[in-house]
Amino acid sequence: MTFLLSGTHGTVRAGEVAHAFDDARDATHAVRESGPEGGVVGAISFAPGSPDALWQVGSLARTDEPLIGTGPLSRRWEVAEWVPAAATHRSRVERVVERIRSGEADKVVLARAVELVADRPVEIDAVAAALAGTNTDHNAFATDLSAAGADQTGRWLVGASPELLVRKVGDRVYCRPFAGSAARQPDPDGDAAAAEGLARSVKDQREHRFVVEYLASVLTPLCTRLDYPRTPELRCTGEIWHLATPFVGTLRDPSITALDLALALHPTPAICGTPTRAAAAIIAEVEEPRGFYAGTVGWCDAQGDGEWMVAIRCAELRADRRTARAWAGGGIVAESDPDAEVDETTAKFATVMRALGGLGVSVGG
Ligand SMILES: C=C(O[C@@H]1C=C(C(=O)O)C=C[C@H]1O)C(=O)O
Repeated sequence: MTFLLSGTHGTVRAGEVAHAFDDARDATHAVRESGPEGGVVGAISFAPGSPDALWQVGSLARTDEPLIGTGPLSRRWEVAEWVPAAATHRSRVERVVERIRSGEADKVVLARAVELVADRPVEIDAVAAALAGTNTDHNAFATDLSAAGADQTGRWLVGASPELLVRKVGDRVYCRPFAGSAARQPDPDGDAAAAEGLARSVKDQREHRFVVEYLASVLTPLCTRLDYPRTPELRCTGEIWHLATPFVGTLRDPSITALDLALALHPTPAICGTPTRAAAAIIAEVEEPRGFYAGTVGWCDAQGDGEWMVAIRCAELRADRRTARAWAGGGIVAESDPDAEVDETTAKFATVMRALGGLGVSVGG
């Protein structure tokens, strides 16, 4: 296996690899040349300068059913290192709030990571099955990062992203950006109150609006018709409530491919910020390199149809299959509270940790 993506629209698995691309721009030309059953699959990194990991494949196996999956892996994971510790993340958020208030940007998404070590190695297929089986939408992806260069040999990006960057079917384009989050609560009343609070939160609505305005500005010139609701809807994973806006458009030029659309849209303010350039510069200055986290993972067939998910709720698994780095982030705006932002990352780590089998220590770090 090189690539697997499962979700509500079914499961896609890639067959035999023909070529590897470490630059997504080169892979755009390969889409049409991959044979009638083939296509391009893989991961596009967060930052424009860092290598991508795309594969031209001779066949794509598609089913309408998501991967049902299994329960969590029976592994115990220990934290080797927080990158950075919660206190450092908190002070980064504090400093970025000040920079936003002084006008440097409107929104910046800040993330942190955790280095994990398992008691025994894991198998990629088993990780994908555990990811798919531990969330209600059966979201899961697993993609081989070896195409990104020698230092990535044997590494995989695995995750369970609930956020669709773009899906293209014929002349239709669909996006469903997320932004604005609240942790789920164990008791039903508390959980309903968390959802209601999120829907009414002025701060989260503002955070969300930056993403909607960005998506609309990229998609409008590409579409003859574009529909999306004025008010975001609530969507949830097992851990988090989100504000989401579903977009449906009719493409002016249906020959544009799903990969072209993913490249046109990435990075959105859901994982980077607003304005894009200013936010990306702040992220590059204050964070450790993200690699493939907050990039995009997906597939595009020879007809140009395909689906790309935002690479969040994910981890990079090393060649030893025992060490991994997981990431979680959140959008920062002028009204953000640093403590709440640290808690939001902690809640987001839980998606991947639950599937991997859980931590031997608390995830809060
Ligand atoms: C950045 C992440 O999530 C993104 C940020 C969100 C937010 O700021 O509310 C919500 C969903 C995602 O678009 C992540 O999960 O790491």
